[in-house]
Amino acid sequence: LKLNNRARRAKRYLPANGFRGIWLNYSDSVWNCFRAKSAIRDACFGFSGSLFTFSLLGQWVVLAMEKDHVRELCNAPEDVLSMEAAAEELLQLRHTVGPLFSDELYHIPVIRTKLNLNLEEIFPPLVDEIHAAFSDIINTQIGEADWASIKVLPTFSRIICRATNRILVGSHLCRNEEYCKLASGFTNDVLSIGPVLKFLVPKSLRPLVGMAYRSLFSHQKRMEKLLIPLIKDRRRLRHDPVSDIPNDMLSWLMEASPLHEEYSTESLSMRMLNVNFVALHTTTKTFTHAIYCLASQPQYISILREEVEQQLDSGNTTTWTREALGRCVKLDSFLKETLRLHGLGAIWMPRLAVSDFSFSDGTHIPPGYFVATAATAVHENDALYENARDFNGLRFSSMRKGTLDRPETEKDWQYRMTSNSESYLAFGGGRHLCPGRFFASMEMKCLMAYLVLHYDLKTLKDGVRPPDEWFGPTSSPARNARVLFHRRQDFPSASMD
Ligand code: HEM
Repeated sequence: LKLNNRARRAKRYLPANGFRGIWLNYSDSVWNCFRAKSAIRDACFGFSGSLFTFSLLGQWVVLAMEKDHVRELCNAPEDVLSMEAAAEELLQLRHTVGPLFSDELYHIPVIRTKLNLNLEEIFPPLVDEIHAAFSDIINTQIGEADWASIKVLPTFSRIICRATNRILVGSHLCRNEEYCKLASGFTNDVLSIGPVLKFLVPKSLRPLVGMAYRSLFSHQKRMEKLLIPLIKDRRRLRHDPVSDIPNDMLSWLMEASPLHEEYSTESLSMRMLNVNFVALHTTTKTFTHAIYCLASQPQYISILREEVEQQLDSGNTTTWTREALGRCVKLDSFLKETLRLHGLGAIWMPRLAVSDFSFSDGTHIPPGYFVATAATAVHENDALYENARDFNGLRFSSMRKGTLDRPETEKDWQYRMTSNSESYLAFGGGRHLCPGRFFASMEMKCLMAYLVLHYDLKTLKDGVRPPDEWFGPTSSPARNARVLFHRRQDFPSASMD
């Protein structure tokens, strides 16, 4: 009945995709889970870009794809269209991780300021860790084989966890197996239990089930135990004027505490879980997609390799610089195109209306409604991109042509991976625009540069890309797919490891 009432309310305001009537509507909302991407795209074009309601497992979402609607959604104040309330409702974080997870958000300004201001300084340790991780994780799998078949997602999940955490907690902990399992497993645990709690457990029982879940997995306690020695050491160093405090996320988080106060170890460990939560699965999924694109279209390997060889010393990663990597515009373009066609899902930037909101065309959104962008429909819109559904790894670098001598021009910024607009939503937009995108872009470009210099790749069936997997409106690169890796024998440092 609740669903039918909502359907009626939605119908009154906006066009709705699918059937009317309670049972047909419910079956439609279940059916939409199995074909969310195409159903949303069809609806977007069917309603000619106007706002419409879409139902998914009994949940009504108002979807936007037209530029003005997307901009207004992005810029709506948090106390009207709330990202935090939407995340809380969809993932049930208060129950699964505890209130501290979402209540204290001081890691966001730390990412915006400290991480972004230190990109130059953290570049050498990042490259160093990528080099070590490839050697430990990829080369050991290849061994003496000519071509070795490697499961991409779990392998790069380990590499990216290590590389990212080198910058979060330093070289000792980022190589600790227990720490890495916790940091990368945490996101999967939270993302899989949230919807179970939301859809299968009655509201009154959620606190109880959440408590049982928390004590079973005890993510925060385990993180705290691993971080305590480091935190104690950093506290000691803070009071020692002659010693160097490591330049990493843990130190920045500790420095962010108010004057004369210190965040508790519980608070710091929760922040570290949160940073891993936002950083790891997004980068891992994107990079795995990029590998599938590269291995299935190997013509790009030589194009990217040639560019990287021109800009970076292929034999010695210690000479690499962030500035030289920035000149690899084809690399940037290839990754940006990957994000355009293989993002995190069909519906992005969900917001929960916590008070009345009106779009400038007069469409009224009452409290309790979810509003989001139909991101894949935007990214696959032929009106915005030529042959929008085709992968063109050099799409954006060719748009940057002519601006490379004057890299600060607006045109040059516009086509970089880290730029955003109403037609490119990979990193969100407005007040919640991803603050970690500069780091993510730098990390993925380093990984890709290292990869094309040291290895050849191909898919098991020539030219066939492992298909994306869809779970309702969210997507993932094929989780069990393998790609063939070959170490380039003519390349000295690949065989030296
Ligand atoms: C390829 C990698 C990444 C992708 C595709 C990505 C995507 C996004 C998107 C779409 C949002 C906006 C969500 C919304 O508006 O609802 C977001 C927010 C955020 N991202 Fe990323 N992200 C990536 C990597 C990272 C990394 C590496 C970090 C941290 C180092 C990070 C930190 C954050 C944070 C803290 C927010 C929330 C910002 C806020 O609420 O103001 N992200 N990200």
